[in-house]
Amino acid sequence: MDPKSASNLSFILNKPHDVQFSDRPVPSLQSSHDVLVAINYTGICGSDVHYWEHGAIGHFVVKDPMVLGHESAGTVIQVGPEVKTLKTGDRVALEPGYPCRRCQPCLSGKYNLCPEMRFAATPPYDGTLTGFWVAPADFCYKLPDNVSLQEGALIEPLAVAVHIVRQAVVTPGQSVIVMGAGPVGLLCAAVARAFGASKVVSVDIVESKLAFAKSFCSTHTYISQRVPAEQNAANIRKEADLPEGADVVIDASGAEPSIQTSLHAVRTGGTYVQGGMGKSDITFPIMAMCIKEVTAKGSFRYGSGDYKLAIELVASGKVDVKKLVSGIVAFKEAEDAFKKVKQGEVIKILIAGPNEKLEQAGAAVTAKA
Ligand SMILES: NC(=O)c1ccc[n+]([C@@H]2O[C@H](COP(=O)([O-])OP(=O)(O)OC[C@H]3O[C@@H](n4cnc5c(N)ncnc54)[C@H](O)[C@@H]3O)[C@@H](O)[C@H]2O)c1
Ligand SMILES: OC[C@H](O)C(O)[C@@H](O)CO
Repeated sequence: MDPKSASNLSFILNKPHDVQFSDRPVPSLQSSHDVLVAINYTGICGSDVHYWEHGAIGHFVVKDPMVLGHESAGTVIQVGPEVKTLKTGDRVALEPGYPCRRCQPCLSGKYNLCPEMRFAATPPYDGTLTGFWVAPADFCYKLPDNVSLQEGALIEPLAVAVHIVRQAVVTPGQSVIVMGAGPVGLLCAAVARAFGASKVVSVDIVESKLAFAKSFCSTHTYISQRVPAEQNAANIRKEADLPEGADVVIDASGAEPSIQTSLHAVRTGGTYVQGGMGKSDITFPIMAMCIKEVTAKGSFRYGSGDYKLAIELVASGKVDVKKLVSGIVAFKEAEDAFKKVKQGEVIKILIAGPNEKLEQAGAAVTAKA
């Protein structure tokens, strides 16, 4: 494909609920280590929907029009002169955040914590719902032949889950409770199974999500009740036959009642990981954490090795991300796709790139939320 003659249609958020399609100039390589990628598929993340609805997440505020999207896979169409790892035609999963590589977190190996991070579709940086994307070659991961470009677009949320489960240090034989059965919670449950957890309990407030979790990977499910957190946790422990509590509890909901329940559901000496990002401040059961000597950790995006492992989990068949895809739509249907995610009708919807010839556009919704 010749990028000079191709359209670089982009899906742009002007302000809440005000989007437009606009043909932007095809970007040029910024460094000799960059590649130009034609975007094939992009998944919609809850954060994209949040910007579309509210124009802000915390202190990240959309002030100027911003291209949405950051869960993408594409095809390399141009490589910089110093790129040694990729060639034209390679299919890649895009890691969408570019750190400075010079600060203390970067140099200590925790580049996801770089204060200068330029993350796609996080203001002021544009996202990947566009025709062409320029990225450093080392943040583009070549897909093995048996991993499709659609699966490639699911590597980003899978890498989020890999990072969370690594933070939890899940080991074979352990019990893991995952609060929330949206895409991130489902993928955490699947990664925990792949890491050898023998019992994985998914908890949600929506019955259909738990039915899907059971068919996807979870050994047990529990529908969270509107009761005090301690009672809710006692019920989960009873239902899942975990009288002492779980070795690991992961919150992938961001919901205050779920976080409170988690601290009562984890065993003495167990580990709790905060993956969900909801309200900034909540009431937290700090006494339960203290007297049980719970190891509590946060988890933010992904870092060294997470994309690589996510791709290996898909390539080896250990995590079947295809099952999460509810449908694939043409680029021009992007706004409709956002509405479907907002209405909770789908688990993961993919938007084809603007230059993608799509037989499956408007494909029937298969995975229902
Ligand atoms: N840490 C990170 O780097 C990172 C990256 C991506 C997403 N996230 C966050 O992870 C969370 C999950 O993402 P997602 O895309 O799966 O979102 P989602 O909204 O699809 O899933 C959240 C799930 O939590 C469930 N839920 C709500 N209240 C609950 C409760 N009281 N108990 C149990 N379950 C409850 C919802 O029904 C839903 O199924 C979000 O908060 C998102 O912002 C964090
Ligand atoms: O998967 C990555 C997340 O969606 C982002 O961190 C987002 O929440 C804020 O930029």
